[in-house]
Amino acid sequence: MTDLATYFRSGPVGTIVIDDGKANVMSLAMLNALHGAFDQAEKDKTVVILKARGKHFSGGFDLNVFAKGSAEDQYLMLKAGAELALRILSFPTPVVAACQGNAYPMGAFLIMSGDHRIAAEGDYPADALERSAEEAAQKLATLNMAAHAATKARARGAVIKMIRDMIDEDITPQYGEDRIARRASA
Ligand SMILES: C/C=C/C(=O)SCCNC(=O)CCNC(=O)[C@H](O)C(C)(C)COP(=O)(O)OP(=O)(O)OC[C@H]1O[C@@H](n2cnc3c(N)ncnc32)[C@H](O)[C@@H]1OP(=O)(O)O
Repeated sequence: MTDLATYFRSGPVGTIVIDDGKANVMSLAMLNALHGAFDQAEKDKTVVILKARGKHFSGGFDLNVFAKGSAEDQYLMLKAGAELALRILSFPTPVVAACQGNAYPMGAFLIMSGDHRIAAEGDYPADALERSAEEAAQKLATLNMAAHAATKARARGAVIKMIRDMIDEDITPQYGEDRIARRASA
């Protein structure tokens, strides 16, 4: 896990903070750091709060990779992003997303994949957003986690399968090759 995404635990709640010091771009390094943070939360069996530092929740996928990256770079970034959304959708414990600013597509997908979302914009005080997220996480921590995981798997089964199939069939190395070919002919 790197500093791009940090994880800390307080009792039954694990908090993951996204922070690249700028617009919190979903680069491969960031996505890998987030996967690492979720690995730790899964080991700890914590209810997760996913939040970000700075004025933007996330600027989405790294546009530099789309503009200048290799086929392999594009493929790996897309795959890591889709795998992370899928992981949050099927995470065994509840995930609370606290969004303090703009969330561009890949960032928005992470927020939408959670179980409970809190958003704030403008002058809404950051500590109030954090308090709401903490309160929600503490309440969710009282759930029977096995029942929660089973209910979630049942309720989201179709969409989880759809995303799994999309990753396995469409987000392949060929995806990157096709994008590079399109870029060359544009
Ligand atoms: C299926 C999923 C698809 C996707 O996720 S595609 C990604 C789509 N995302 C976007 O179109 C967002 C593009 N970015 C922006 O519109 C703006 O930026 C923001 C609103 C996010 C932030 O604006 P501001 O507060 O004025 O800051 P700033 O100076 O524009 O950005 C700070 C630094 O962050 C870099 N950055 C922002 N977003 C991205 C990105 N998505 N990929 C790569 N870099 C990004 C900038 O370039 C800059 O960098 P430097 O300080 O070095 O000049």
